[in-house]
Amino acid sequence: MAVWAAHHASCRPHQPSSSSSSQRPRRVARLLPLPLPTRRGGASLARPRASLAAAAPVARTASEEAVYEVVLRQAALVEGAVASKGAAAAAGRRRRRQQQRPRWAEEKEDEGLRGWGLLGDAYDRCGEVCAEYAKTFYLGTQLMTPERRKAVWAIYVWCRRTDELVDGPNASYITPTALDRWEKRLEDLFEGRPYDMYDAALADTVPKFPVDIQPFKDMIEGMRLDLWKSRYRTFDELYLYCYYVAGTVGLMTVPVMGIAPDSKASTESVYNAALALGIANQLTNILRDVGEDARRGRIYLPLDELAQAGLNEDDIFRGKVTDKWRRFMKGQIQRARLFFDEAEKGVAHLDSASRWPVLASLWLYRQILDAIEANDYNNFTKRAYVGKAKKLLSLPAAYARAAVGS
Ligand SMILES: CC(C)=CCC/C(C)=C/CC/C(C)=C/CC/C(C)=C/[C@@H]1[C@@H](COP(=O)(O)OP(=O)(O)O)[C@]1(C)CC/C=C(\C)CC/C=C(\C)CCC=C(C)C
Ligand SMILES: [Mn+2]
Repeated sequence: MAVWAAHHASCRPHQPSSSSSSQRPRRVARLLPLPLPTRRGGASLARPRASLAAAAPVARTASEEAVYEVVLRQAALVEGAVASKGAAAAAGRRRRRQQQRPRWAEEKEDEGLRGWGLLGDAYDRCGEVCAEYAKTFYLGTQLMTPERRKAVWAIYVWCRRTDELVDGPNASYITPTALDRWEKRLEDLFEGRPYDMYDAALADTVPKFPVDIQPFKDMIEGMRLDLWKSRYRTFDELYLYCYYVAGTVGLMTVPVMGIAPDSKASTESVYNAALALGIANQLTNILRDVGEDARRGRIYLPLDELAQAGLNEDDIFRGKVTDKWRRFMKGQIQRARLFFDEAEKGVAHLDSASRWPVLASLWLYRQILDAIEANDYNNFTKRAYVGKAKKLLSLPAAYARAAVGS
């Protein structure tokens, strides 16, 4: 796709995210979403434990621990922004004054009207991309305030472009160096130096909300993984991948979507729910695309769990639906649903205008799991999809539920 082309900028050594956690001792792998404790008061969105394995230990795994640290940092940012909105705004103004003023920003000020001129065009283009690639989601954003709507579009487009680097038509030319350049470009836009108009929209968005660069960097890290890793030995490894490519989206968008002012939930528990939605979506993607991924030589399934089910890589490449496969898939679907359940509890705590699009997308995505079941677990040659009628029914239902509030 032409619009995603042209990446430039100088090379930069990659800085691993969550480095502090890498020194921690590894804990016993756990298979289920773990509700996070509340650290700063407020109610947690904890749910009763259900178990896939008979005796699931409760400690967080190494990956969960690493991701949890990012969640805490993001939550602290939001809390800081609420506590000292005035101070943060002043600091932002100071920071922007110190930076070289880009042309698009000057034009914006000259016109004196936000949303007009080059920047307005940039956001419009982001909206168009969103409308083309994520119709239902685009519809949902129409309920949000114009500022939030535009910000979510800008984030969406950056995510889409990032994924396109490794999955799009130019994917075979993408090297770790190209991803380093993309990361440098991200740093530049966070510092107010956008490279193109899509970047300009995001560069305009990030100082307006407590959005942090870390989840964006982590998504690039996920794309780096896709360049060399095509097997996942355990769920812990897969969980980290899912965080990188999808959980990050929740962390990027909550600061924009906003938490309901009357919500009693702690900030980090809302972030945890957002993270769970990303993980649930990605696990669902993976379960839907088993055959497609296998044809590209990829297996995004925990190999140890496959072995426990009496299956191996060859069974995936052969693509025969057997009872062993059905049993294995039932367990995987059950786990994905637990992540959706965890996420759903958080939706009520989002700002009221943001609930509908999130809930609608959650319900629509979750139905892909039902479709895999309806296909008798043949995700090798049959693509699970949610029909138009079901989609249309979900929208008003989600609207009604979202309106109930927290
Ligand atoms: C409290 C609470 C529940 C808050 C909600 C927080 C929230 C809005 C979370 C969003 C979760 C979400 C939509 C995650 C995206 C997961 C996803 C599908 C990731 C895909 C990655 C790569 O997968 P793969 O290559 O295997 O798949 P494809 O074959 O390419 O599909 C992604 C494609 C990464 C790129 C992600 C996007 C383009 C989606 C970005 C979406 C947004 C910024 C908007 C999210 C907002 C709403 C309302 C859903
Ligand atoms: Mn993709």
